[in-house]
Amino acid sequence: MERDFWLERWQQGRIGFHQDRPTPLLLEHWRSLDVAAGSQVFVPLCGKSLDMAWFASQGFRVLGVELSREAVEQFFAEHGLEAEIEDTRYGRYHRAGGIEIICGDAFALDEYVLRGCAAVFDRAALIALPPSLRERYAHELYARLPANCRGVLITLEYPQHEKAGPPFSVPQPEVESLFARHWHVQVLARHDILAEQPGFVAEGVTALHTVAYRLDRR
Ligand SMILES: C[S@@+](CC[C@H](N)C(=O)[O-])C[C@H]1O[C@@H](n2cnc3c(N)ncnc32)[C@H](O)[C@@H]1O
Repeated sequence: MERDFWLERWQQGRIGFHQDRPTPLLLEHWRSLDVAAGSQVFVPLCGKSLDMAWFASQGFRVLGVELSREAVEQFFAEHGLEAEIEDTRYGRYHRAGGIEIICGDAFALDEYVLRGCAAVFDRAALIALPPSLRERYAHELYARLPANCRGVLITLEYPQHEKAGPPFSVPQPEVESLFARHWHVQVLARHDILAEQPGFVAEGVTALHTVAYRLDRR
């Protein structure tokens, strides 16, 4: 069900979540994590996010995972990159210019394929998932990231009864309970963004915040 929902959105070009620039909170906070240049950054549920191109431009390697073939192909085409392709047990691997994207299901990734990830960046990924999948995502996928991994997680918070997700509201207590077992969680920033999101206002949402967290693997 979930899978078909996303594949259809990409097929129909309904990708309002896609940003035409790197995420401002990423640019603001990444440096504070002190991730060594050359490290590999995991970008789960990556779409064709320009954050991946930004990481590459800063000297990081990227490992993305994305269900939609359209998204992956558009990413490489829009950056003028010709990807080497290999079929693996995780899905179809695309590699070019320091960026690797697996076209497959994030939940099928294991410790082995994630072993080189020193960092993780999560924007519109956790909050794209309904509650039951969020539990699996944090307790299974994030738990497979290696020791010393650190990252930035960006969420939205709004009264969930005012609008159906995705994106879902994932309040701070939920983030803390999802990640506490394997990660140290620290709020980096919280901003009121209702005025910048007329689409939410039009749907009747009365309060909207974005929150950036720093995550450190325990
Ligand atoms: C809201 S979009 C965000 C994309 C990207 N993070 C961004 O900031 O533009 C969520 C993405 O997750 C992908 N997705 C959903 N479930 C997935 C799964 N189980 N494995 C891999 N990708 C998935 C969808 O196809 C979609 O592109």
